[in-house]
Amino acid sequence: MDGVTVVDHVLLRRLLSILRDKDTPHRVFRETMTDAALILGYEAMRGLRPAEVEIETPLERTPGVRLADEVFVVAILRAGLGLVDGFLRLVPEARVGHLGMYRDEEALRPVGYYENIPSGVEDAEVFVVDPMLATGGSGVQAIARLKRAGARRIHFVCLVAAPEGCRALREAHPDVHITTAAVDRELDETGYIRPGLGDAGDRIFGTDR
Ligand SMILES: O=P(O)(O)OC[C@H]1O[C@H](OP(=O)(O)OP(=O)(O)O)[C@H](O)[C@@H]1O
Ligand SMILES: O=c1cc[nH]c(=O)[nH]1
Ligand SMILES: [Mg+2]
Repeated sequence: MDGVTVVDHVLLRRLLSILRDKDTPHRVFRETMTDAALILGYEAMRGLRPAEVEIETPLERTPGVRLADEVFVVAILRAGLGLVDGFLRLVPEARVGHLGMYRDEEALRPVGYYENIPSGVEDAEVFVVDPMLATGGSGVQAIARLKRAGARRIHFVCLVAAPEGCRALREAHPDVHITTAAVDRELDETGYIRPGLGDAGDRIFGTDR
């Protein structure tokens, strides 16, 4: 689909298989999510602009690069927190924003409950992270909130997407590229992605007992 990158790498497919496995305990799930975020972040940040700098090796001066733009990572709570550490390993100086949002279980509509977006978002490269893109409601609303706050260069990164969610997000925000490890078969009648990996937030935080 236009505007959607499905990252094709055997190491990411291996990690996703661990995450899909219902017997993976939450400690391993959390660590594996961080490893997957490293690969997703590596791909999603490919287009960041370099700024040329001169550096000095122990032997001579040579051209080098730094990042031209500030990077913001914005986690959709709770499950988005599972991807933050991986992104911060790639760009340790990134600023981190939080958007609290849960899906109303009946209507499957997102309900916002918290917002903390660091200032300077207008000029930043903003990576919205949430492992699951199901109906797309949460992602669409999160991006709208960021745009209201002034963000202009926004990327959406998830682990598993439903075709419906990709379509909804691209329709509402055609300027936002989606990077994901997989686009799964479908959404079921309760709004879960099939085959999916279950409720990502519950599995990261061990609240699925
Ligand atoms: O595309 P959508 O249909 O909006 O569904 C996706 C959302 O659902 C999950 O969050 P959830 O509501 O379970 O909150 P949690 O992260 O606190 O568990 C997930 O982490 C996304 O934010
Ligand atoms: O399959 C799904 C759908 C929404 N949220 C999840 O955590 N999992
Ligand atoms: Mg959840």
